[in-house]
Amino acid sequence: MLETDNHEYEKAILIGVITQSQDEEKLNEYMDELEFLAYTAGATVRKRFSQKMAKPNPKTFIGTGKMEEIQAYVKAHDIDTVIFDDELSPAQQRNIEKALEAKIIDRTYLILDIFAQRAQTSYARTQVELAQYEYLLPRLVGLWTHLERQKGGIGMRGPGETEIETDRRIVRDRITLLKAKLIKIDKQMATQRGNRGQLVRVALVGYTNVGKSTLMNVVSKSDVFAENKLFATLDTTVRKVVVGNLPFLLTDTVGFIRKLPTQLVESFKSTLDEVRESDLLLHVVDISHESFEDHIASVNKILDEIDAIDKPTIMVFNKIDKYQPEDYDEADLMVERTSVHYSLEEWKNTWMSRTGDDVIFISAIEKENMEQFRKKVYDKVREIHVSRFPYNAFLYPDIMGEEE
Ligand SMILES: Nc1nc2c(ncn2[C@@H]2O[C@H](COP(=O)(O)OP(=O)(O)OP(=O)(O)O)[C@@H](O)[C@H]2O)c(=O)[nH]1
Ligand SMILES: [Mg+2]
Repeated sequence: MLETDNHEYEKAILIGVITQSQDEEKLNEYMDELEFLAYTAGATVRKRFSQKMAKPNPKTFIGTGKMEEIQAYVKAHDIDTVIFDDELSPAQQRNIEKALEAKIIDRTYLILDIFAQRAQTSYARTQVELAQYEYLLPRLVGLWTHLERQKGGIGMRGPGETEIETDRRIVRDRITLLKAKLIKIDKQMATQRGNRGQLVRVALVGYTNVGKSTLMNVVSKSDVFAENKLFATLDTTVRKVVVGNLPFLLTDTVGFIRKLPTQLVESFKSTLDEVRESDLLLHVVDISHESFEDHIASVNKILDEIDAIDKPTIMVFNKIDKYQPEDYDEADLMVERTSVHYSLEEWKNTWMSRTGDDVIFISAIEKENMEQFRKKVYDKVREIHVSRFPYNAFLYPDIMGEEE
């Protein structure tokens, strides 16, 4: 499914569970996404394992039988990395590592790792480092208890404890330092944002890989990095765009993903300030993705967490060139017609009745419906502008000459 290039990929396997709240179909979707994450991080997935269970085993997450099966596979195929779709407790992680003798990673760690690889600016790097240390802190106990046992246990308790404390203190100091550094950069960024004057601010938001940067490039004729991997964008890019005679600022932002580690949301708060402080959101959706409605829900959840859910929003359904409804045969009485059979027209009607007029269907790549898109954005930006400067500002906009 995914193209691979020449560099060395780690050999990985994926593990997920089927539970009451997560049926096999859901799990498959999550695993597809996890595989994409693994590929983005630099691993190739050799096999997927799943287990049906009511409740995860507190010690090893999966059951004993399944563990043996995986153990055999890992040995036989020389697997480097075992990736769990769910977050593991520090103790589970340690126990599984012992049993499988491979690197054990959960979804959170994987996402953190991708962010670390992709962070370009010192600002993004600081944010990621902070998130990584916060992930590490509660796990330090485990690390040392493990070592303690290796050393023989009895008598080691005192020094062991001291070492944990020393280690924790170092990490805590580092966290304090990074936070202070971020506060300083935040202040600079807030000033920069303040200097942007009266221009209406529009932010592209959405799930990762939906085409935000591609759209940004089309609209602003800029050259923002876009590619078919997750989290291509980590830093926000702001461009001044003129549609009609109306200038506004357009921001490209980091993509969201379900189960986004809370540490990341926390430390990327200031990147997300761009979203929080914007006047209008363009919520970009990849309509060709089978789980696009889940994606919308995940994005809305995060928007809610950062208090940006009530902003004026245009829903931008992208990749219509790639959208394929499932075939529906009216003569087949066994198959019920559901939303997987919807035509684009039906989706348009569905969303318009759900959220009103502010819905648009486009293809950023094929440049389909871009005129309507521009018109929609123009109308909305103008509306915001007029409500803010009811009189001359719009008719005699001195902002026209203003430069970034
Ligand atoms: N078929 C099709 N592909 C598209 C379209 N728009 C973008 N893509 C592709 O989708 C992939 C992701 O595009 P990006 O613009 O990087 O997506 P993004 O939302 O910025 O992703 P992140 O920065 O990772 O959150 C790229 O391979 C694009 O070429 C479209 O309209 N149709
Ligand atoms: Mg992007």
